[in-house]
Amino acid sequence: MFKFKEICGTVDGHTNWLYLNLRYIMIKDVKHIILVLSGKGGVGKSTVSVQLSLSLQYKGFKVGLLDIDLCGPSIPYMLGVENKGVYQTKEGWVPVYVDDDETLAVMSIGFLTKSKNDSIVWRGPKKTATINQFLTDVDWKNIDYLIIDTPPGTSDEHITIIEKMKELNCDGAILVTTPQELALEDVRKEFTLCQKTGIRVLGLIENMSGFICSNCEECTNIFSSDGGKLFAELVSIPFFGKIPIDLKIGKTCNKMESILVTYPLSSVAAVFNKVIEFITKL
Ligand SMILES: Nc1ncnc2c1ncn2[C@@H]1O[C@H](COP(=O)(O)OP(=O)(O)OP(=O)(O)O)[C@@H](O)[C@H]1O
Ligand code: SF4
Repeated sequence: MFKFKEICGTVDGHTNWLYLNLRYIMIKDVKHIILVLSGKGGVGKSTVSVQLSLSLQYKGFKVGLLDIDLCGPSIPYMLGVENKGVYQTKEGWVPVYVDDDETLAVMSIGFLTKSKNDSIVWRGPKKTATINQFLTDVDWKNIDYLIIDTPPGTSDEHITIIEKMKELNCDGAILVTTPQELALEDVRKEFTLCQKTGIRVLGLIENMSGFICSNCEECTNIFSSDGGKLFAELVSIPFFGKIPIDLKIGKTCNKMESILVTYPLSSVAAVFNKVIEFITKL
């Protein structure tokens, strides 16, 4: 169905640990690894991952963006690079660069499926092996930050990536939630998972917090507000701020532009500035 067999040739469901440990050296060269997590789907994890990557790139860092959402890879589409492909050299898989200067590299299962309509119907062990390969076989070169966009929930493969992150000295995780109670219930589970597995929670972003009218810039709280902020206070983690539903955000991602460039004075830019200020001090 797709080219993935080629990279499964060396490591399949029965993991070759010696091989993996050797290849981990490649990702160990990455200076900082940051996970983006949410308990619930559709709350804006990929949007935050893309904007964080673009904003770090704008600040002069070399960035890698790894999309390990195998069943719903949205990063290639969001960045408008879904028609590009990755290829293999003796150094490993060469990710897709979104710019000529090669300062933002992207890897996603979406680059390995023939059509964006192809669905991945795999059981847990195959997903785990694939995620391991993403962590070992991509030649990120000398990037400063690797941002990892994860699937929602606390499934088997989710636990695998978090455990691997511990081995790789990941800096920690940014939690994304919407303000409603249901999403907060799920982010609470994610927070507990991080605590149990020893992953540092760097802070929380409350996304889709109110709606910004494109005519008058008025922000209306359609649902509840401040749920994420209150949760962050309750569990004593940094609160990076609230991002409203704003059509400008999707458009900015599509144009591969950081919100720091397009709308530097917006409340959304303030959130990403705060995140960057925090993570660059780690
Ligand atoms: N603050 C926002 N304002 C406007 N649109 C947004 C905002 N956040 C996310 N979206 C849009 O909502 C949709 C879902 O967002 P996104 O894909 O980032 O969520 P996700 O948590 O990664 O989803 P999944 O669980 O499927 O991976 C996308 O179309 C995205 O453009
Ligand atoms: S003022 Fe109210 S009705 Fe008018 S454009 Fe803004 S949100 Fe819409």
